[in-house]
Amino acid sequence: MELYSPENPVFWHYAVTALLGVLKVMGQGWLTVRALMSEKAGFASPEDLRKTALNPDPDPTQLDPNPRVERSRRMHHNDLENIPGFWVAGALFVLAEPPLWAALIFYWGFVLARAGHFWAYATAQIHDIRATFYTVGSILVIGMAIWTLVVLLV
Ligand SMILES: N[C@@H](CCC(=O)N[C@@H](CS)C(=O)NCC(=O)O)C(=O)O
Repeated sequence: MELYSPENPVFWHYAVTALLGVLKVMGQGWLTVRALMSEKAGFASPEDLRKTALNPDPDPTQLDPNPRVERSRRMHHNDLENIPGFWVAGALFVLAEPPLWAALIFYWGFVLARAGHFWAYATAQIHDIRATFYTVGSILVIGMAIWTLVVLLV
């Protein structure tokens, strides 16, 4: 069986969870756009104050930071610090030919951890809750990287 084929259940689960990560990263950008459009504030660049169909009534205060927009940007930034590592480590983990149960824990555990991180950040839960979800996701990515390195090097 080809390792990188949908017939390999490990790769199948990687593909599905990696694509969920793509949707999360892309979707978070759109959540920022939605916040910008509904708040009409938090714009990033001076040219965003030019009068256009999307901003018919520009106002200099629109360049002031807006808490909702900034939160969405921080969430997007955090995704970009974590999800690309999952894409790379998760894809190479297939080479380690892990048992399916392990792949399920690493792949779906990461998805659940990032979903929890999204919920905790979006609803302004206390720091330690958000940090717990972050830590679980991060450890799973680090775990896949170490597991794969050991298989490749030892
Ligand atoms: N760049 C992150 C690195 C550490 C991290 O990702 N921490 C998690 C748990 S506290 C987090 O949600 N950080 C908030 C953020 O990145 O906006 C930071 O400065 O906080």
